[in-house]
Order: sequence, then structure tokens, then C-alpha cells
Amino acid sequence: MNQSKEQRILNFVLQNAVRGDPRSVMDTIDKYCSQKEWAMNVGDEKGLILDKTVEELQPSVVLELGTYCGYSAVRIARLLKAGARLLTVEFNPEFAAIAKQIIEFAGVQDKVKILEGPSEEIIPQLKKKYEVDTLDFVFLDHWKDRYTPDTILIQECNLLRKGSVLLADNIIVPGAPEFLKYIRNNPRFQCTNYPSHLEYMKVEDAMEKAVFLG
Ligand SMILES: Cc1cc(C(=O)N2CCN(C)CC2)sc1-c1cc(O)c2nc[nH]c(=O)c2c1
Ligand SMILES: [Mg+2]
Repeated sequence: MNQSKEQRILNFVLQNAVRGDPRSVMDTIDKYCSQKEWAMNVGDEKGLILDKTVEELQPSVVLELGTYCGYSAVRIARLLKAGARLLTVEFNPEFAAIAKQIIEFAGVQDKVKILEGPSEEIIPQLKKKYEVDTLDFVFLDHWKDRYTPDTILIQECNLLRKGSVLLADNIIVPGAPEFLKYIRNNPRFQCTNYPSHLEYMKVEDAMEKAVFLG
């Protein structure tokens, strides 16, 4: 049975990265995906925008929608203070299995919990099943058509507090025009756009940051 691209990425990490070193895991994935096979990791350019958002916020509870191979989970978790935690939601069981191994190889598994299933089912479980009070930071990187309904659902579940930050990937490519319209016209959010490029490509992309005003 021939391997998936995600399995090839995992094998490349296991054979080339330094165990317990998140930066080497990130760099190894970026090397593979820029030189061998493109993949939808947030990458190093947009990853820097993600880093700065996390460093500025110092969040205690982070929700990531869209784990994929775990690249951004490693990227976020490496910056979290002691006791802070990342809950990352992945719908695809193959991706979740790969991500688990990459997160463990990087040594950040104590800060990360992978929640397997559809975001619309998991978000309503966060308070009771996963003991979340409110979310300090949400990284939207799963599927553009879910950005708006999941942002509405997160508000309905009373998961945001004054100052909670949302950061959405792929605002231009594949593009989330309906989400942009929703969030920029919503008086309860203060939005900022961060122009960048599609991971591993010269194609323009952007991230959108939205601060919840309460
Ligand atoms: C799958 C895909 C293809 C893209 C593209 O334009 N391509 C042209 C150029 N070739 C080379 C690569 C592919 S962009 C993209 C993508 C990128 C993300 O960051 C994503 N993040 C979360 N969820 C997604 O579904 C997601 C999709
Ligand atoms: Mg993305």
C-alpha cells in the first residue's frame, strides 16, 4: 500500500530532525515541503505572524482548528508558558495520527491535546468535557467554509472573553471572503489584516486577526 504525503513528511522528520527540538522539527518540515512536496503547513513566513501573536498574548488556553501534520501545533506549543495548553481539532484520523507522532517527536506533547472529530461537534464539548472556561487564542486553519459558522458557534458557547484573539489563515488562498465580510462588519471584533504569502510559494496570501471586544 503506497504511503501518503503526510506519512512521507513524518518519516522525513523522524530521520532528519532532532528529537525534543521543536525548531528542528519545524525547519525539517519546511525543508521537505519547499524542496520535495508542497503541503498545507502554515509555513515559516505566516508562521512568524503566528509566533508574534502568541508571544504578545501569552495565552493560557489555545484552540487550534485544523491540526493537519501538527506543524502549527508544535509552533504554538513551543511558545506556551508552563501550565498553558493547546487543544487542536482534526477531522481526518490519518492526519491526527501523523500529528500525534510529530508533536511527540518535538517533545511538546505535555502541552498539546489532539481532539479528533468535526469542529462543530467538539466546540460545544470544550467547557464540560475539556474543562475550558474561556479561550485566550483561537487559530482558524481548518476549512474556509467553517470559519464563520465555527466563530459563531464559539460565541454561542460563551467561549470568548474581552481580549480573546482569533487568527485566521488563508484569507486570500484558498480564500475566506464570507468570513472576512462577517468578522469585519461585526462590531464586537477589532480586525487587523497581515499580508503574507502562501506557504512555500510566491503566491499572495494573508492572515486576519480579530480581537473580541466583549
Ligand atoms: C490545498 C491548498 C492548495 C493551495 C494552492 O493554491 N496551491 C497552488 C500551488 N500548489 C503548488 C500548491 C497548492 S492552497 C491550499 C491550502 C492551504 C492552506 O494553508 C490550508 N490551510 C487549512 N486548510 C486548507 O484546506 C488549506 C488549503
Ligand atoms: Mg492554512
